[in-house]
Amino acid sequence: MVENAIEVHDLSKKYAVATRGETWHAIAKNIFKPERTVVNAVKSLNFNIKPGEKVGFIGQNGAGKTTTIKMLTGTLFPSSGYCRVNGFDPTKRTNDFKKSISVVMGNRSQLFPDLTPRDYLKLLQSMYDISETSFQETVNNLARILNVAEKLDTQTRKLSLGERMKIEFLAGVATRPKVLFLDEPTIGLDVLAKRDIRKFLLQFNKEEKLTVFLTSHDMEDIATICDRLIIVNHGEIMWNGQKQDLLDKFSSNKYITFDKSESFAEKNIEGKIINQDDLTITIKVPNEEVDDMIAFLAKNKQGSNYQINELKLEDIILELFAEENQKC
Ligand SMILES: Nc1ncnc2c1ncn2[C@@H]1O[C@H](COP(=O)(O)OP(=O)(O)OP(=O)(O)O)[C@@H](O)[C@H]1O
Repeated sequence: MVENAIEVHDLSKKYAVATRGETWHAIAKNIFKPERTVVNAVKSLNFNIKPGEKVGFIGQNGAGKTTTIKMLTGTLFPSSGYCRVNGFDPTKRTNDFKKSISVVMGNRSQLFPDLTPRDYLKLLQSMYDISETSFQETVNNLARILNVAEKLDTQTRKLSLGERMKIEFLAGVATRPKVLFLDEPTIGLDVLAKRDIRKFLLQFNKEEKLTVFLTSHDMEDIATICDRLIIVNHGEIMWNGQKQDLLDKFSSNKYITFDKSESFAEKNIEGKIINQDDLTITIKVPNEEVDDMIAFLAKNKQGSNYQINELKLEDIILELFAEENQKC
């Protein structure tokens, strides 16, 4: 077995984007001599991921997540640096490399709409050269866990979004990849479908030591599935470590949310405000000051309906991004 399921060394990607002139003269000039600007989508990333790790790759829109996944799966060449996945160079796209990974993208289906899932899975079985009995057994088992056993013979175009995504997952793992790349896999799914998929992933990771590399804007996905987080901002790594370490780092504070009264005055809680609208406000307070703060606010008739909450992963990540954006 390889030491690292994924190795990334100084990986960078630049896109050259044609600029469109503002004036007719500039547009005409561009036809003959196009001007290009460079987008530094991924800037010198470095990280290793061990077999069996479940890693959340997080970032705001445009942070470089999909670009990184495309380089790791061999659909995009790096501008500089290199990566290895299961010991393979993804740019070579060898059959052994392709058999060792699976990719599930929430916004792009890999199924054929006119085929039934069972027919599509048969195709995969022959392409991957897997014995029919063991493959059928795996498929039936996975379909049962995902609650889609009765959908295997329905034409794919007639499936709901949630059913289709479950089949994408099933197809993704039935070929027994070593690394599963997931790009926004639960986008648009209802809570029950999300729950089934998360449970399924955790079970499969445990039984098969599957490495999971997940990008998602849904922090519940990240919180339930991943042990480790790599957070990127503008193509650079902002945090790389265990999820629990990040939670611990912020565990010395709590959020107090309350309805603002008419006499509410912001100067009483300056520097503590996390967000507010016309009616409610959330402030962040060290654990040991929570009781005193509520007593102070109540005594000075600043609000009502006080609620105390632990910081969730989503809150922490929002705060990290807010801090980073302030620096820019
Ligand atoms: N084919 C392309 N040509 C030019 N620029 C691109 C191309 N693909 C992506 N970009 C740019 O590269 C940057 C990173 O894009 P990428 O899609 O990797 O981000 P992302 O983190 O996946 O974003 P999102 O969360 O919105 O999907 C963005 O500024 C984007 O506009």
